[in-house]
Amino acid sequence: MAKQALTTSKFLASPSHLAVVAAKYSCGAPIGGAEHGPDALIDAGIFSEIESKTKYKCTIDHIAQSGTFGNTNEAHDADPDINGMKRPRAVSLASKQISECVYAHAREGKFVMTLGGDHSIGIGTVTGIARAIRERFGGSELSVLWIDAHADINTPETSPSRRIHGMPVAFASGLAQSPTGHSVFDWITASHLINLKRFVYIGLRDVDEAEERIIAENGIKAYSMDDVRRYGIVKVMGLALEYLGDETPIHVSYDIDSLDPEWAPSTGFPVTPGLSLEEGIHISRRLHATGNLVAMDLVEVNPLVEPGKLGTTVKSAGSVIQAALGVAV
Ligand SMILES: NC(=[NH2+])NCCC[C@H](N)C(=O)O
Repeated sequence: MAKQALTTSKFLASPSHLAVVAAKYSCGAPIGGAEHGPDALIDAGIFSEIESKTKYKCTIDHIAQSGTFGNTNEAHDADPDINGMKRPRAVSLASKQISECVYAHAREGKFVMTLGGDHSIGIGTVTGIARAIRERFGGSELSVLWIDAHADINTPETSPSRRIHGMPVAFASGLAQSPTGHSVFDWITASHLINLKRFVYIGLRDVDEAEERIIAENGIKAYSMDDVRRYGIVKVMGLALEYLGDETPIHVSYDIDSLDPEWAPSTGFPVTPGLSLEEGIHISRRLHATGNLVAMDLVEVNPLVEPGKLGTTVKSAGSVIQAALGVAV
């Protein structure tokens, strides 16, 4: 059978090279399990299927924490709270490792697909891709689409849970900074930051009060689940892409909990009612069709939650991943 051709990519120098990064971390979340998400996706054969159906060549980097700060969420003597933040050193180190790994691939113009992990890994992915895009395109900024039930834009001061998986957008945009007197997150520099004017949310339905305020104060474009029901996903995607414009590299950070729990039950923080699988796939297809997509995260698959329904969750994740790469699903 002839291999499926790929859509022309405007911003990738090596568009058939798919750099998969297995980010096996859960230290940003209050429960463990998401560190096993990447292996569940890889073992299900998603990437071998992509290689057999298309011209993509995949490489896989496995990265996980070891040593002092560990990857489990039990209280950890070496990693006491800072400004109330839980596991600050572990998450800072994890996101720095991820940032450097995705940067190295994106610098060479490859498509980077990072598998989480809890959503705190987004600090690493978005900063690494933003830095590579600035370097490759004379200071140009990255656009980010954040597909999620949650806004993940709490700062250490506003977070009700104090967990960093609820803060990645704040750290990647500079709204949250390295706490004075501590070295955590001090590796994030201006070259890593994203511009919240080039950022769109889709699927929101569980947003904290302080997050509502942050979104309004910063004029962030956000399409909630109510908006998706009111206008339809086709219209919402049209508006989101029109807002970002045609000539911009796009990173999509896709939390599997954006989908309704019917389609993605194995995740730590499911919220009904969410996107149907068809809507989730539509988002991916539209992004692929722009030719502007340079990176994707697929996070928060947790094999320890509803293990009997892990197959459904992994299948949904595989579909949104493949659709974003232009593979027929
Ligand atoms: N990546 C996630 N599942 N985030 C959930 C965040 C929940 C809540 N907003 C918090 O800050 O803790």
